[in-house]
Amino acid sequence: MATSEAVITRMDVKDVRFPTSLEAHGSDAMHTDPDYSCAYVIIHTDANDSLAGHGLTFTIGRGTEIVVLACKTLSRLVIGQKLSDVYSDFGRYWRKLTSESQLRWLGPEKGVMHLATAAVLNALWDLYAKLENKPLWKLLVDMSPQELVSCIDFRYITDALTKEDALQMLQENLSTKQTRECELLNTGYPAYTTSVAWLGYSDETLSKLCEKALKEGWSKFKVKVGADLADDKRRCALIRKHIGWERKMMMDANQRWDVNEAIDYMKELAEYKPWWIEEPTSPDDILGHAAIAQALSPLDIGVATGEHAQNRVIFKQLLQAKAVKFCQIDSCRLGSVNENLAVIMMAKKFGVPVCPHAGGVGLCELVQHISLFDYICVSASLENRVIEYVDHLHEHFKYPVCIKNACYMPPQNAGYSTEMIAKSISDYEYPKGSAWQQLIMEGKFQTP
Ligand SMILES: C[C@H](O)[C@@H](O)CC(=O)C(=O)O
Ligand SMILES: [Mg+2]
Repeated sequence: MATSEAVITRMDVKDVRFPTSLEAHGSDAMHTDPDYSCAYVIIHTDANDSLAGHGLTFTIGRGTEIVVLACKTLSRLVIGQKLSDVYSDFGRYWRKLTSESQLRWLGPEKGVMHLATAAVLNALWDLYAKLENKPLWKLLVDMSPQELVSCIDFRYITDALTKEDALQMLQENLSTKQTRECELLNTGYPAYTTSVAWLGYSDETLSKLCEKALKEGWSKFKVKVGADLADDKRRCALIRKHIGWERKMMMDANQRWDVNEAIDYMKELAEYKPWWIEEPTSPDDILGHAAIAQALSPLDIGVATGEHAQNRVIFKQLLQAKAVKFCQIDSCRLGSVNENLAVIMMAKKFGVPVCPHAGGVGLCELVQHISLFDYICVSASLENRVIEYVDHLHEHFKYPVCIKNACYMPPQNAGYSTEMIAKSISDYEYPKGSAWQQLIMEGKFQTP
């Protein structure tokens, strides 16, 4: 694959926030007032082609400035790099970024540093796809199995997935991938919606949004639970009243419970027939998830988790311990495409469907590319597989997602779909953007 001889000359990092808390968009049992935000990275080179890589990592408001600083700290490993050195051995470069001898003390491969790693690498993948003039999913689909595995750092996962396993997996699907690509171009990748039932929505809003979603053709709905059992029962009953019993309902507790509490609580909610319970407890508690999965299996409720799983090692253990029935990768929590490739291949090996998390700004735009690649080259199945969709803030992206009949249609524009409209960045840059100045003046937010 041809890559540019250009050298990275500059990396801009911005703190971009949207006031979603004003209307309780994105609210759940633990994150009651999120302002969907991101650390936004733009990578420039010395090439005379006006191409720049745009990437982001998702945050929910306060603390974004810390992620921005972490991105800036990583820039010493980015500026001066020749693009061909990055892309010709992307796995090696990934390790350079994540294993820097002093910075790794701040992680390793977790928390703020890993969120920053995702923002930087998402920008580099965006630039890579733009240089090849392809949407990211197509860039991946057209790579050879060898090129793909060279993007992955297999350190810490070879007891579950070796390079040879990954190569074999990819090779097995080569002869049929064209058919699946055509299928996706025609029908898209199935999705579910979370937008109808954020925890802070009133019953009236919930009913209105359910009816709207039904008209749009949605058949799978996620509801936030975990703050109050009686309230959850009322809301779940209301949603079932609208969507009936044939359509699927998922529940998301966002880490609210202890292990036994999760089991007891879900026994109470079982009557509403949830397909899965998402993040029932701490994202670090692998054995706890396994215990919950075992206890809820007779009720036919699967455990889903991953949006806070900090790296491929946690996913490896969740899979090894049979702790998850649905594997929820995240384009910004993990170290970009490279680490997501490792996780989707591990999930394939353990026979667990990947259903990405996308509740946040830009996450739908990003993760659709990974799922399209997953189906075409790795899983070769759509059974029990859905991408999350949330109906917020797409208007700020240059190439927003396209949903038809409750499916993600494959993006056609070159890149990783992360580029925001320049005016949106300047208006919502925190706190100096005009939108924030206005909100502060109106007394809706305090001066930081
Ligand atoms: C704070 C976020 O909105 C979170 O609730 C998203 C989430 O858990 C999901 O989309 O799933
Ligand atoms: Mg969730």
